Amino acid sequence: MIQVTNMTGGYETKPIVDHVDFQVNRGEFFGVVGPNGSGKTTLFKLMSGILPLWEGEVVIDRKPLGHYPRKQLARKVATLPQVQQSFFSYNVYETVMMGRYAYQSGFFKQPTERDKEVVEHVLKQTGLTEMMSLPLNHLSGGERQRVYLAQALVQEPDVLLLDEPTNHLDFSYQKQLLDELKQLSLTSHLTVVSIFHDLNIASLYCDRLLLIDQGQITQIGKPEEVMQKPLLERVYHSSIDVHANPTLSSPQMNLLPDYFLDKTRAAITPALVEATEEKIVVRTPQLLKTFSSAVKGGGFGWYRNFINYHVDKSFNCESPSQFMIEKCQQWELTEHDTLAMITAAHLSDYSERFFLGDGVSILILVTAGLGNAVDVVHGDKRVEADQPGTVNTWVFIDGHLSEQAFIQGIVTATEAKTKAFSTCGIKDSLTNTEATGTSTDSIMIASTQTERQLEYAGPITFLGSKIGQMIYEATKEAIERYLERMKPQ
Ligand SMILES: Nc1ncnc2c1ncn2[C@@H]1O[C@H](COP(=O)(O)OP(=O)(O)OP(=O)(O)O)[C@@H](O)[C@H]1O
Repeated sequence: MIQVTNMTGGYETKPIVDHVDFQVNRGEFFGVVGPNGSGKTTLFKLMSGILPLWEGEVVIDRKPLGHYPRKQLARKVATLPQVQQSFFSYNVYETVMMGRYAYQSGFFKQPTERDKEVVEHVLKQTGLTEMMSLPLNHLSGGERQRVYLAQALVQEPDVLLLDEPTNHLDFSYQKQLLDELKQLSLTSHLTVVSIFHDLNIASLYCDRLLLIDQGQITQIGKPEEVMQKPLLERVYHSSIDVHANPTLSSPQMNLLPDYFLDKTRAAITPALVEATEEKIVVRTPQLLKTFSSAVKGGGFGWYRNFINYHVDKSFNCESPSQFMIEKCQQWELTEHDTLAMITAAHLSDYSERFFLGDGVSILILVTAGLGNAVDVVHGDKRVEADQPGTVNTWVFIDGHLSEQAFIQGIVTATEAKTKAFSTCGIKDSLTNTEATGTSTDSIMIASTQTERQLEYAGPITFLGSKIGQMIYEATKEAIERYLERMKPQ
C-alpha cells in the first residue's frame, strides 16, 4: 500500500531522515515511535509531500506521491498534524466540513447532501454532534483535537497520518479515539500510520512499530520485537522495564524513576512479626513485590501488610477474599496493600527461621495444620477437604529477585515442604500413602527488590539452597508442634 524507499530529506542542508526504507500494508495500524527530535514529524512531512524528498521515493497504491494531483491526494491521504493552524473564527461544523474540500467542485463549492451526510456521521463518531455549533475557541484542547481528527476522517481517506493523535486527550477519550481508529482499520481497511510518544499505547494498538533514532530506523516489527528493554534503554537513554501485560499479549514498559532505584532498604528481620492466637501480622515499612497463592492478594502484587488469620475448624465462607477484605476494614488496615491467608492451625505453633549474610536477609514463617494431609498422586480420590488443615508458608527476602527466581523459589519451597512431610511420616488418611502437603496449602514469596540481584532460586543456587534448608527445618518444626498438640493426653 505505502512503499517508502531510500527516503531522505530535511531542512536547509541537513538531512534529518536518512535513507529510510519500509512499507505499510493496507488496513495496517502502524506506529512510529522514537525519542524527541529523532525525526518522526519530518518523516511524516516527507511521507505526505509537505517536505520535498531529497532522495528516494514514496509510492502509495503503486503511484509515486508526486504524481497525485492535490485533490486526489487529499482523498487518498489525510493528515492530523501535531500543531494545528487555528480556525478559531469557525465553528465545529464548519471546521469539519473543510475536510470535504477535495470532494467539492464549482466556484462556490457548496456542500452536497453527501458531504453533509459524511460530516454528520463523523461528528457522531467523534462525539462532537452536541457541540457542532460552538466556535473552536470555546473548546478544550482535547475537544479541539477531536475536531481536527473529524476533519481528517471526513476526507474518507485510504491512509490516515496522525502525529500524536491522543495529545491533550484524557485516557477515556484516548481509548475511545484509538478504539474507533482500530475499528476503521479492521473493518474499512483504513491504513493508519501514527506517531506515538506513549510506547504502551503504541504497543496496545499497533500491528507493527517503527522505532526511529537520529533519522534512521533502529527497529521495525511487531510490538514484541520493538519493545525490548536493551533496545529502548539504548535509544531513550533511560532505565526501563519491559513486562508482559497481565491481560493482553502486547508487552508493556515501565519507567524506572531514579528516586525509586535509590530507595532505602526495607530491613527484613524477625522483629517485624507480631503473633497472637488470632493472627500473625508482618508489617514492612515499604511495599514488597509478592508472588503468592494467598486468598487475598494472590498472583503478583505489591503489599506491605501480611496477615495469616486463624479461623475455627467449622469455618465455611463463600468468598474468603471478601471475608478478609472486611477483616482488614475492621482492623483499620488498608485493603489494597494487605495480603491475607487463612488457616485453622494454632498460630502459637508457628515456626520461624532467619538468615542474614552475603548482602541478603531471609525470614521464613510456617504454620502447619495437617487435618487434611493428602498425597498429591491420589488427589482425585477426594471430593472436598475433610476438615481444615493447611500449611501456610511465608518467605520474606531482602534482595532483588527476577520473576523466574520467584517461581523457582516457590518450587524449591514446595519441594522442601514435601520433604518435611516425608521426614515426619505424614500420611494421607484416605490412601495410607505418604502425604505431600495438604489440600489447601498456601505459599508466598515477598521481596524488597533492592540490592543483591538474585536471578535464580533452584535448589543448588545461593537463594534456593537457603530457602530449601530453612523451609524444611521450619515446616518440620511446625509439623512436630502440631503432632505434639494432637497427641492424646
Ligand atoms: N522547520 C525546521 N527547520 C529546521 N530544523 C528542523 C525543523 N523542524 C524540525 N527540525 C529539526 O529536525 C530534527 C527532527 O525534528 P522532528 O520534529 O522531525 O522530530 P520528532 O521526532 O518529531 O520530535 P518530537 O518527538 O519532539 O516531536 C530536530 O533536530 C529538529 O530540531
